[in-house]
Amino acid sequence: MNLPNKITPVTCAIIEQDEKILCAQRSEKMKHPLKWEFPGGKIEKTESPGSCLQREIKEELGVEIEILEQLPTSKHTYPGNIIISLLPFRCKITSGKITLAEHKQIKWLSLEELRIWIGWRRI
Ligand SMILES: Nc1nc2c([nH]c(=O)n2[C@H]2C[C@H](O)[C@@H](COP(=O)(O)OP(=O)(O)OP(=O)(O)O)O2)c(=O)[nH]1
Repeated sequence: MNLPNKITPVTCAIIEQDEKILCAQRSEKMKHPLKWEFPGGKIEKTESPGSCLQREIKEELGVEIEILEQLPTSKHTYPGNIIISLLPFRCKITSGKITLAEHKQIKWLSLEELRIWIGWRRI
């Protein structure tokens, strides 16, 4: 009998500042080491997507954010049939100074740089 796969909902922040977007590189110690991502994390049972994202960004980057807009959700399947549903939100930093608690480094990229970097022409 095939059981339905569990889908793990994950939020991520598209943080905008001075027409650039924050991208973060996962550290060697994290799962998916050295991969680049938009910071965020798994939604816990007791929280909404927005409060999850504010918590994760405070934990990971040490700043407070305001959520501006939710963007379309996408699904991705990792080896081992792990399915994540990624919920991106446009955000801006409202207070604090970025201090990396988990990531190896961050880069602020313009949309043009992001397009070239990921080789994706549709954004
Ligand atoms: N944060 C984030 N996660 C992403 C992105 N793209 C993507 O496939 N993922 C995946 C990687 C992980 O499998 C999952 C997020 O897991 P995580 O390890 O960052 O979440 P978490 O902080 O809640 O972790 P933990 O409780 O398991 O330690 O979503 C992205 O752009 N940002």
